[in-house]
This record gives sequence, C-alpha cells and structure tokens, in this order.
Amino acid sequence: MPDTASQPAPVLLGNEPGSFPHGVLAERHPAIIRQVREALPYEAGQHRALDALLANCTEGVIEPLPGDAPGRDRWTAWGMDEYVGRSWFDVPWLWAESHFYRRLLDAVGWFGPGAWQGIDPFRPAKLAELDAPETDEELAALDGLAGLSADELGRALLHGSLWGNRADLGFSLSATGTGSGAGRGAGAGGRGEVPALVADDSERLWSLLPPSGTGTLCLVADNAGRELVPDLLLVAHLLAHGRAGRAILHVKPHPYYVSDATTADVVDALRRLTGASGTAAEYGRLLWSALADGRLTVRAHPFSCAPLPYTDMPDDLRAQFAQATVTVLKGDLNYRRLVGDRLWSPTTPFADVTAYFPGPVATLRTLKSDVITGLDADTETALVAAEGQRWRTSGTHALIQVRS
Ligand SMILES: O=P(O)(O)OC[C@H]1O[C@](O)(CO)[C@@H](O)[C@@H]1O
Repeated sequence: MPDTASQPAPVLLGNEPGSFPHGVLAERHPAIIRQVREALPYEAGQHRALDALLANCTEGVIEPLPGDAPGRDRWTAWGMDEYVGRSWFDVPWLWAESHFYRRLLDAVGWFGPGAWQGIDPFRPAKLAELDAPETDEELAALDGLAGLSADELGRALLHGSLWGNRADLGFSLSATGTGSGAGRGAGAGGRGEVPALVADDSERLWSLLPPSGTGTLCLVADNAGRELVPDLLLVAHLLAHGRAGRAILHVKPHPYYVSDATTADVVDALRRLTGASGTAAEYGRLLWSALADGRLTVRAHPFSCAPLPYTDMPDDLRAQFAQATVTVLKGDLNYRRLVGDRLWSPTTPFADVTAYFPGPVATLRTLKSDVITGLDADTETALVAAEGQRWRTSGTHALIQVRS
C-alpha cells in the first residue's frame, strides 16, 4: 500500500547503526571537522571549539545555543528546545545534520565578533573546485555546442545543471558511488542495466517555460563551484532565449552542507565565467548585466538554512515561490526538504507528496540519500535487481521531477 501525503511515511532518523543517516552523523561529520582543520590555519581557540563539537555531535546531546547566539530565536522557532538534551542520533536526521553546520560555524567564529567573522570554512575546497582544470574543460566544451539549436542547447544545459549536482564536496568525502554521473548507473558488477536518469519530467519543465519571454524562474541553488556554474549557464540561456523573462536565484545566507552556495560563491562563479572565453564569457556578461537591470535577482532567505521541511516554510517565502512560473529546487538536500525527509514508498506519486508546494515545482537531483518518490514500479524493480538499495545513495543516479 503506497504511502499517501495524508498518511505520511516515517521521518528519517540517524539512530540505526549501519544506516546511511547514521553514517553521516557518526562518520561524515567527524570527517568534515578534519577537513576544515586541514584546510584553514585556525587558532588554538577554534581547535578547542572543534574538539568540543566533535565530542558533542558524536557522543553528546544537543545543547541550547548560547543566549547571545545570532539567530537563536529562529532556532527556538525551528524546534531547538524540543531536542535539547537528546542524542543527535535520536532526533530527525534532517534536523541533526543541519544543526551540525550551525554549530560548526560557531566553532570557527563565522558569526563573530572577531577576526574570523565571515571566513567560510569551506572556501578553500570551493575555490579548488572552481579553479580546477575540469572547470576549464567544461567551459570550453560549451563552444563545441555552437552548432546546436537553442532547444538542443537548452536541453544540454539542463543536463549540465542536473549532473552538476554530482559535484558535491561533502558527498565526495565518503561517497561509495564513483561512476560517472552522466553515464549509466553502475549496476551490480557494473552491468549498468538501469538508466542513470530514474525519472525524467524534463518535457513538462520545458512546457512551463515556453519561449514567451514572460516567465519568472525561481532557482533554489545547491552547491557552489561546478554545480553553480552550470546552474548559471542554464539561467543565462533561459534569459537569452526568452524561456524566462526574469530569474530569482536563491542561495544560502551562510556556508552550509560543505559546498552549498552563498552570494560570495555567486560572485566567484560569475567572475570565473566572465574571465573565461567564448560562450561561457558571453553568458557571464549577460548575467552580470541581468543583475544590474533586474532580470536576475539573488536572494538569501534564512529558511534556506533551516533544519526543516519546506512544509514549514514561512509565509514570505511561500509567497515568493507562488509568484514564480516554476520553482526549480536543486540537489539532494532540497529534495529531502521538499518531500519531508520521509521514507516514502518509491512509487508514492511525487505530485501527491508535493501538492502543498505553492506554484509549480521541479527538482534536479542526484540521489545521495535514501528518500525517493515518483518512480514507476518497473524502474524500482530494475534498480533493486541491479544494485540492491545502493542506487539511493551512490550518487550515480539522478532525476528530473515536476509537479505543474
Ligand atoms: O549537495 P546536495 O546535493 O544537496 O547533497 C547533500 C546531501 O549530501 C549528504 O550530506 C550526504 O549524502 C546528504 O545527507 C545530503 O542530503
């Protein structure tokens, strides 16, 4: 009996040893603490705070944010008091995982006051990725698409944005999936019986963005670097070819989930584009001027770093999404928040689970965690036969799902 939105599936917890959520809390977060220590020349006080966070998030209980902590009222509204005193493994996984990043920023002095205020602990990794030779290759490859029609180029850029989600630095820390994202899913023994794209509503997405030049695209970005660059190229293309009259780009108000994009990352990506050549530079200049003339707007809403599903979004954000022709949510974390981070039966209709969302919504996501909806039964059967349950978290499969 498939779950229904009125009889929701259970919320994911991190309390089952051997489960993916447990591994993220018990292994991924310590690895992220090691990563930031190695990447930045932190001072003794920051190392002590990171030591304390490591002990607390793996063996301790959730503690209240200090009385003067920035955004404390928001975290109280987001359920902090309910979870104080409980193990990180015994509260909703989404809440625990998200709260870790808030605590990490405290430990490294992001919120200040002091000399380390605003220093992104993930910036070295983000810049290394943005400056990588692979990024040069991807930008240069754009010029090789010059012979495509506008529609064909649009489809190529949509897939570039989709598979750009594979480039998630936090995920790579302990990803088991190593296959190429854009290829076929790595079946058991590499037989590759199942498509890498397990759901594809792209034609419905294109029907929502006809070349009328009047639509408003709201793109809720995910990772910086080699995901944000393809996202920006897609936005530029849609603006250039009248598939959108204007675009709103949502980024995070502070560093989050290792590689999530902030406004500083948008600046870095746009400078990377305008510093390139050919089509990439043309699109970079188009976006630069679109920001100046209002066709493109960047927003950083506090709820984008909330430990909650989108069902709990505040009214002002709900109104913004309602005004968009379509809201495109990028990545795995946004997908989890969209479907409530619940372990739905894979064939539970995506439209049912997302019926609450204001306005048409689309997701471009590589699968990096257990939640999934909207698969047809044959696809699920083939995935399980080829890969057991690995297809859910290996990052080698992706989906484009739309509720219009
Ligand atoms: O950057 P993305 O695509 O949102 O992926 C983030 C995902 O990575 C993980 O941290 C590990 O897979 C998930 O818990 C989280 O949903």
